[in-house]
Amino acid sequence: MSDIASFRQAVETFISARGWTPTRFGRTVAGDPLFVFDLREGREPRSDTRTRILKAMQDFGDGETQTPLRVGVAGLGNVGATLVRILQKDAADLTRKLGRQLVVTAVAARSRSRDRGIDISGLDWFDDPVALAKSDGIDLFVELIGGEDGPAFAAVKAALEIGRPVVTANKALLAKHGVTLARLAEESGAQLGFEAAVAGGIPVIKTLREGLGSARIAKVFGIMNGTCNYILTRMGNEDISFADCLKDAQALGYAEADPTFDVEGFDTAHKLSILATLCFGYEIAPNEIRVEGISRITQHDIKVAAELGYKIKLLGIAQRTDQGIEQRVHPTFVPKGSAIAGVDGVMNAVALETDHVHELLLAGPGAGGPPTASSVLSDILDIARGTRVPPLGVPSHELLPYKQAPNRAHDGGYYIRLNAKDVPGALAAISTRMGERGISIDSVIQRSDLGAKAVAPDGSPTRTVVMITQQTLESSVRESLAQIAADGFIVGEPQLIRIETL
Ligand SMILES: NC(=O)c1ccc[n+]([C@@H]2O[C@H](COP(=O)([O-])OP(=O)(O)OC[C@H]3O[C@@H](n4cnc5c(N)ncnc54)[C@H](O)[C@@H]3O)[C@@H](O)[C@H]2O)c1
Ligand SMILES: N[C@@H](CCO)C(=O)O
Repeated sequence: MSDIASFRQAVETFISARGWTPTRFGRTVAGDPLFVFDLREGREPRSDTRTRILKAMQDFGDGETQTPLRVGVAGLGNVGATLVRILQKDAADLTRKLGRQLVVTAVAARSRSRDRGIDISGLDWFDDPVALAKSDGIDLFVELIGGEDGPAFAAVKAALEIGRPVVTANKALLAKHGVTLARLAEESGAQLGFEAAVAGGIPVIKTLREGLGSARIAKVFGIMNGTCNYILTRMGNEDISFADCLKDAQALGYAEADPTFDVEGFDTAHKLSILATLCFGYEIAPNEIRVEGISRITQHDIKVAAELGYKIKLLGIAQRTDQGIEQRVHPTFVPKGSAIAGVDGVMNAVALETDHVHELLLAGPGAGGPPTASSVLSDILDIARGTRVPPLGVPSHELLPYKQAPNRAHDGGYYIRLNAKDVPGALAAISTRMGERGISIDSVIQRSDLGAKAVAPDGSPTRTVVMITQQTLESSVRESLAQIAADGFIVGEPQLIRIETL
């Protein structure tokens, strides 16, 4: 019997053994997407598709008990070790939910002997994650190594190329290679899940791809980095330095291997670029984002913000405009009473503005082993159930070439903190320069407890001055500050933070 004839016979036997009804010849209503194809003459699936279908039928077993789904995990750090622990601990519950066992059968990590609080003694060991990704001993590959290139990219690519489903939590990888990987997955028929890559435990990817699959989204914004939100919250509540907060965030497993990605805003930019693609259907463009992090925020900024009725949050904002997509990441003064201001600690929040649902706010833990592993697991469950969606919400060939909108001038209030020379007339001169650019000052705070005093090059003492402007253009503020610096009335770089009403 020819290849195709024996394939056709195997599928027909499989279908009729289950009492499924073909809607027309060769097409079933089994509900299993693998069987939604046409077997008419001349429409036969390619041989690699046939191989995958035969394998899926084999896995399906007798319809009552399926063969286990064998999971290979690369990277046993904070998230990877937590995932293995949950998969081992909750095995019975997961099997009941799925009707199929999920078993970790193989791992790739750097050190075999390191104590991670999990038992990996019975698992296949791989030094090389690419070899694990391609191994015949697994059905699904989970990448939890991190990094935009290197072994993470090589292993994910290798798995997708052979049609093996992949789950990853790696936003840096997706921001850089997401379109390539989605295309590879679509070509080979493999699923690619990355729920954990954005906002930790919040199911925002699933919400955008499925729940809001038909919605037209105008704007997405939010707090997308747990480490930064944790640092800003603790600095606001306690007398603790930026460096100590960061150390604690690292110890709690929130921060990236290189925490610069967190505190300088790049991690938020990676996540924002992924969300923007899912929201607006353009190719991923992490390099088109204006990014400013929180490393220059002082405890004094946070305290003054509180006195004035604000909190400081690192926001990622992307919106559709007539000229393309605008994306930015920066610290922002948000009113204390706003929903986003109530999102504290490691919590994240993603706000969506849509056509029919209008406004939606998703909030939850944005980092840490258990919430992140929970999102990884939800992707694994989807794959085990055969759920199929284009990784980026629309087929990758339908993505529009990215079109960058010019950053619109923010037309709102500003917080300005500067070290002004403590000499007669300095403040008046500063106000005059601002007035020349049409900037109205709402309030001025000069207090001795606001920041370390610097000494001007000419030996004059300085004092910290905080100004809140009324609605104005950022360009006007920047021009006047440059002029004030040139006049010699300030020392060092002024701090400038947008105030958004949201
Ligand atoms: N920690 C979080 O809260 C969180 C949340 C969401 C997403 N993520 C993402 O999940 C991924 C993992 O994060 P993490 O916090 O577990 O990081 P981690 O640094 O704790 O773990 C990564 C592990 O990969 C291992 N590794 C490095 N090179 C390897 C190689 N060639 N082969 C096998 N293993 C290798 C490292 O030794 C380390 O143990 C990253 O992409 C991260 O951005 C993390
Ligand atoms: N370092 C990231 C992990 C979650 O993506 C954060 O702090 O949000």
